[in-house]
Amino acid sequence: MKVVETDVAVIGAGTSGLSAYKAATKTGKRAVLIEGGPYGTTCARVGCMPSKLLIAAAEAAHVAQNGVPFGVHISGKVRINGKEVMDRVKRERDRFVGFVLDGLENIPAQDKIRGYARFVGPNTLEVDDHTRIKASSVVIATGSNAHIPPPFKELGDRVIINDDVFAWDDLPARVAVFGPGVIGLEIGQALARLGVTIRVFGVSGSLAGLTDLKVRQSAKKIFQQEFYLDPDARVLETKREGDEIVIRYVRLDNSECTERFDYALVATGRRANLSTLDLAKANVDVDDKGMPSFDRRTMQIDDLPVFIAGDVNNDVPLLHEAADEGHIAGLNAARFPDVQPGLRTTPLAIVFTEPQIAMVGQGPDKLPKGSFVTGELDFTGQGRSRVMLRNKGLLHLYADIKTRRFVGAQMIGPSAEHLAHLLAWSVQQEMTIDQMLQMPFYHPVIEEGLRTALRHAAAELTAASEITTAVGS
Ligand SMILES: Cc1cc2nc3c(=O)[nH]c(=O)nc-3n(C[C@H](O)[C@H](O)[C@H](O)COP(=O)(O)OP(=O)(O)OC[C@H]3O[C@@H](n4cnc5c(N)ncnc54)[C@H](O)[C@@H]3O)c2cc1C
Ligand SMILES: NC(=O)c1ccc[n+]([C@@H]2O[C@H](COP(=O)([O-])OP(=O)(O)OC[C@H]3O[C@@H](n4cnc5c(N)ncnc54)[C@H](O)[C@@H]3O)[C@@H](O)[C@H]2O)c1
Repeated sequence: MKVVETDVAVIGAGTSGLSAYKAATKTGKRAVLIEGGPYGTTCARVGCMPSKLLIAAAEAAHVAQNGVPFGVHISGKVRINGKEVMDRVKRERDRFVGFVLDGLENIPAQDKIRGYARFVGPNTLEVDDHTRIKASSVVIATGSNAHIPPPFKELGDRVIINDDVFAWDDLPARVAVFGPGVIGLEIGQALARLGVTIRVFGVSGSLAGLTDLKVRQSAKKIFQQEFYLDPDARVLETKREGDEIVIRYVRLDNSECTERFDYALVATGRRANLSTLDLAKANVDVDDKGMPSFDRRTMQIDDLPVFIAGDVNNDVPLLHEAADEGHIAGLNAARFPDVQPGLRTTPLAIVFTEPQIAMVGQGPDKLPKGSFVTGELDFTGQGRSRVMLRNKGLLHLYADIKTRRFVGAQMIGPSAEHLAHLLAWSVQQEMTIDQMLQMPFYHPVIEEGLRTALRHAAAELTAASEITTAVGS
């Protein structure tokens, strides 16, 4: 067996691992990057990029089919060519993957080790059966995989995950989507707009991770106008018949029905890739879910020379967080035991549905009860949104009563990706609602709706402080 000695070993060449490798080698230390699966990262191969490409095609179809209210008519039927749709998705996806592969070319060959790593001792890894690595410290950046709950496994190869969608050569006719989380909603709505019959089934009412119940209700109503969505579904039976999946379920109107689908897309959450790493050999303790405890500012596991970054730590499984965490973990692994906290940015999550959903800072479930007020905007009457016929959705802003600081927001609405950035930057700048209201607002723009919500929050803050003063006197 080949033996390699290094300062830092990074397991996983995804976004987080690449970022960790780069940060570690920049300090002048030696690092190796171990990858067992295909190079190219989850984001570029089967995640962020192909999903957004599919959504872009869906948007084009939607716009083409919805010009009539503007007086824009298309003679004849809008025809969606599934083969061409999937061809562009895969071609463009391959282009993005190509950029990652180009970047890997710049990494010296001796630093890249192919195969699956596992711990065989506190500072020792084995990669498949060919290489033993002795490393002063290790970064675990092994990502996550789609979890398929046991009942679905019995349905065989017609049960699919996101990876399979992006391998299609053509669009199918009917897809049942299990899980109205981020993946289920993004892909589900895109398929619906591309002419695929879809049904989306969820459990316990959860929708896209929204914890503000009024915003969640608004999102549910909006999506239900476009495709079948039951976030609290009663699925009575799922079985395989030939090449079809047969689902018996109770519809929203309480009637029972049986429908046949080409595929069941399971998007019910993801699990960390940790189980094959043999963490005990590295003295890493895990909880009953198999997860180690770590410090999210340093990415260090306990006081060990082991760091954990990206989706694998199950903290905030998003691309920009994976990159930041990898950077922090790589730096700290290189300078171990001199471990220092890195910068963690304000929480920001965007779901690329239409309308988009966004969550910024703290949600109402995380804020102490009675400590905050909510500023609201209903997009129905918002000027610019109405001009564009995109006037659907609800924005909630949360502000701390004592400090008048803006602390978070949840929303579904037009161009929420842009509003969410302004809001995340405002939280990170620790701005008060009053300071935000002193910023310029152009006319006519969607951001004017944000100003309406801010004014509402300011009035609510004043009312809340008057109540506090009255109670106190
Ligand atoms: C459909 C979908 C859409 C998404 N859209 C977005 C989006 O729009 N915006 C956003 O911010 N995020 C999005 N995400 C999430 C984003 O893709 C992830 O947060 C990000 O890719 C995580 O990067 P990572 O480096 O942690 O993991 P990965 O990129 O998965 O890298 C982990 C690597 O480790 C390797 N590996 C695993 N075990 C071992 C081992 N034992 N030895 C060696 N190698 C190993 C794997 O092969 C893999 O290459 C999406 C995800 C999905 C699935
Ligand atoms: N736009 C983005 O940033 C983006 C896009 C896609 C994915 N992602 C990342 O990927 C992660 C994983 O996404 P995901 O959608 O797989 O997970 P998720 O946790 O967002 O959603 C899973 C959903 O499945 C539901 N569910 C669980 N068991 C079920 C069952 N048996 N039947 C029906 N529904 C069930 C849950 O209640 C939840 O609503 C996200 O949390 C996100 O961090 C981000």
